Amino acid sequence: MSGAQGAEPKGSKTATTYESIGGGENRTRTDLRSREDQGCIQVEKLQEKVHDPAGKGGPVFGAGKDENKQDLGVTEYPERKKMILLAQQAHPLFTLSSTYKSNPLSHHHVKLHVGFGVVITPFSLLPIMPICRGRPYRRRSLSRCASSSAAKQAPLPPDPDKENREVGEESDGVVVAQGESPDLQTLFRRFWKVAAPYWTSDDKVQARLQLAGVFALTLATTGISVGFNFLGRDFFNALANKDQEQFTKQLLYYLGGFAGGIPFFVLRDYARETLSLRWRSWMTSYYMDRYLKNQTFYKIQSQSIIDNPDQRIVDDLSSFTGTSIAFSLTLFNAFVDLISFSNILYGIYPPLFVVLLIYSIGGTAISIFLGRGLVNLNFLQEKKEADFRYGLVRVRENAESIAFYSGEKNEKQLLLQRFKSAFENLTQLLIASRNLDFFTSGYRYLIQVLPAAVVAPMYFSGKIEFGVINQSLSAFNHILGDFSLIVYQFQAISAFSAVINRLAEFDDVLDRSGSNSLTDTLEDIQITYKEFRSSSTLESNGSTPPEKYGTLLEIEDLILKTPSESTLVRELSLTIKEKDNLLVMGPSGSGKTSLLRAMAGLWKTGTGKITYYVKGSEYPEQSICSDVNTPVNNAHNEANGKSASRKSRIFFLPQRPYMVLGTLRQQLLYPTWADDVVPMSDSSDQKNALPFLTNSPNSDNVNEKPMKPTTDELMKILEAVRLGYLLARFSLDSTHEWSSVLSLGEQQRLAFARLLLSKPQLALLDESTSALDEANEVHLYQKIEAADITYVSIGHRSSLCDYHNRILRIVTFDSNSEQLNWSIGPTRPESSLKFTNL
Ligand SMILES: Nc1ncnc2c1ncn2[C@@H]1O[C@H](COP(=O)(O)OP(=O)(O)OP(=O)(O)O)[C@@H](O)[C@H]1O
Repeated sequence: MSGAQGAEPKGSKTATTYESIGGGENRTRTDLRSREDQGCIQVEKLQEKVHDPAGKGGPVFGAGKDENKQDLGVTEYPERKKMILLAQQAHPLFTLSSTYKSNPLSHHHVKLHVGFGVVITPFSLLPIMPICRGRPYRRRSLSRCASSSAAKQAPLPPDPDKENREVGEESDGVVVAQGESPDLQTLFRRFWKVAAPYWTSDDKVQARLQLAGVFALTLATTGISVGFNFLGRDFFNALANKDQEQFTKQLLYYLGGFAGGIPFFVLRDYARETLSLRWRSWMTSYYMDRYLKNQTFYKIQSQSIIDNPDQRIVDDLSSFTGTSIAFSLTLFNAFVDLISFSNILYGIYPPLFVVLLIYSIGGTAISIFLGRGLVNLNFLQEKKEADFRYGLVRVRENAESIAFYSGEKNEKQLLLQRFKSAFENLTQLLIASRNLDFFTSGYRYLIQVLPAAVVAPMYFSGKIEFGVINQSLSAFNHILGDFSLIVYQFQAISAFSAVINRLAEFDDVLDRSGSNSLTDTLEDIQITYKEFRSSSTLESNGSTPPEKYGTLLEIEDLILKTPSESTLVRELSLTIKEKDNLLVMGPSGSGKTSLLRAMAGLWKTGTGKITYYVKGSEYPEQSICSDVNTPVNNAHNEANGKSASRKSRIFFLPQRPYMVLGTLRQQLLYPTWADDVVPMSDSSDQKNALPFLTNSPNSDNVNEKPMKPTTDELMKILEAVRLGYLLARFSLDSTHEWSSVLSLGEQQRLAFARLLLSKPQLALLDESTSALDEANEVHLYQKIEAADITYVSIGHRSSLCDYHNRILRIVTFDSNSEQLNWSIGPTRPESSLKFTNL
């Protein structure tokens, strides 16, 4: 996986960072795009210098992260400081964090390009300015801009239309430049894009009904509040007049009011929470569906397109749905309150109303000014917390390796560094909140005496009764609360804006993956599934004798490239027939696994055609790419189901066996019968289960996968792969952390058990016996051969030649050589001279 790549520039890791900033192959287009912004270009030029001070194009400035997301370290250059200065001029974001100031390029330089800034003017909340390449704006394709490595990996095809597009236009749902500052409108547009799908989904009737119920309850609670306002007036009047009879009556009314009114408040909150939970459940299912479709999760991870998608699905969705409903109700409440209590207040004393207006408008302006940095700080906080948590998860997942390396010290340092980054940001957040709180607390406390101070002269002159002072206080508080929404909720609004941006960003990526445009490559490797034809039909034209076996796989003129467009294999053509077991060999880093990735459809970069001939009459000719291109809808699901069923006839065993969370039985049944074994809910009550949280039965391939194995068969298969002894230690239904409990060799044997159970027609094995002794290796190959499974293996051991009849040798690609970098021939030693190309 990690070997040096011939065509790759030296120090490619650092080059990745460089490309991600400078634009790499995109530079020409990017510069054209940004020519108007000289500041940005200067920043880029400086970045170039910083990264390659010697101008040699070699490994240079170490800022950034390697493939393990570790910081590569920082080298000090004067240009760096100059660059930061320019960046600061370009955008206020860069002045916000002391992390940036102390070490801005060490691990956050990418944020200079993709971070979200905020411009808040006293009159408008103009949050969220995505900045790209050190200047305000430009949230282009997220795969190009938001990703550090994606920018390098996803070269842009020339797109003159896009170049000429007017600033402010929208493209592919991605927000394009909005002139100087994306404002409240942009935030609303993003909010709407994220929020809308649920309210038009299959669940819309329930959702709208529940929403109407929540609003009705809110209206009722406002009515009850108005009632209490009048009750309070009469109650205090009776008290002031020492009218005991009236007082007792009012007290009883009050108590009656509490008894009747309080349930409305409780029910309103319950209904609101229930609705937001339902909405969250739908969105979780919707986002997970798209995240796990078209291998989007793989693209996001392997190309570092966005940070922490898991956190966006868990935390951001929860906070988005909860806060959206709470804010809508607050706004609605404020509006109704405003109408109800304005009347009362105006009726008591009109100047009091004017005082209130001046007070609230002034307060709003000051709080917006004081809290202007909060949106961005909240955005960063979310990310930093998620990074820290992810670091801890990695320690848990790689516990053994870290323990072997005795890498605790290192890990602690890395984790502390991440925590420190979150801590520093949180410190700033606290300072900003504290400053805001100084003001808002004063603002809150002053209103306790302000209305009384205004109306007191009227009371002293006997124009109003004592109860009216209380009433005006209550009405003033209500209306001021409505007018002061921004003052009171500023911190929540800023946190919410950050959540909207994170989700909108994620949503764009998922949409782009759905339309297969995450990697904007012009050329694609086409994978097609065709119906398998037996050799007699295939070859019976009379001129040639029919061959015994039919074709299973055909690769034509395959030029395979990495996502960063380095060529790995040139013009590979080969055919695999039944019983034609192919061994792929070659030096480390030459592209063997990548060939399998292309065959699995994970990598599409390059050109050429890969055709699978799948047994079974129900396969119409169809390209897998057309499936992927179909938008997310039912037709798409159907198409996906079909392609999934075709794929189920081809089985990939990756280099590292993957152990699912669950029982030993689930390990064995994965992935062929995964939906049959994963319980959907811990609760036995399925009646109340939300429809979008239950897996719809996968009817598409139900007839095409083998019958689900019985417990007996599972036990036999364990014996067959020489894992029978596990049953003495674990029952089939015991749950463990299998990747820790089983040795690597045992996990590889378990992977073979899965393969034998699902009986595919073709198996692609990527060094899947590398951890096994030779005796076990022979045994497993004999088993799959006996099961009539044709296989293509990648491996380094020469002993593997014994179980394969042909060998494909790949050598590291050399761009200076005209020769093909592969050869194919029989594995038998006496025929080795017959290799076609070496
Ligand atoms: N996501 C990626 N983006 C860019 N280049 C990549 C990516 N993944 C792998 N490569 C590069 O592609 C080349 C081929 O990798 P591949 O994993 O196919 O090698 P391999 O022949 O299987 O090596 P090994 O025998 O060590 O497993 C390597 O140089 C690797 O660094």
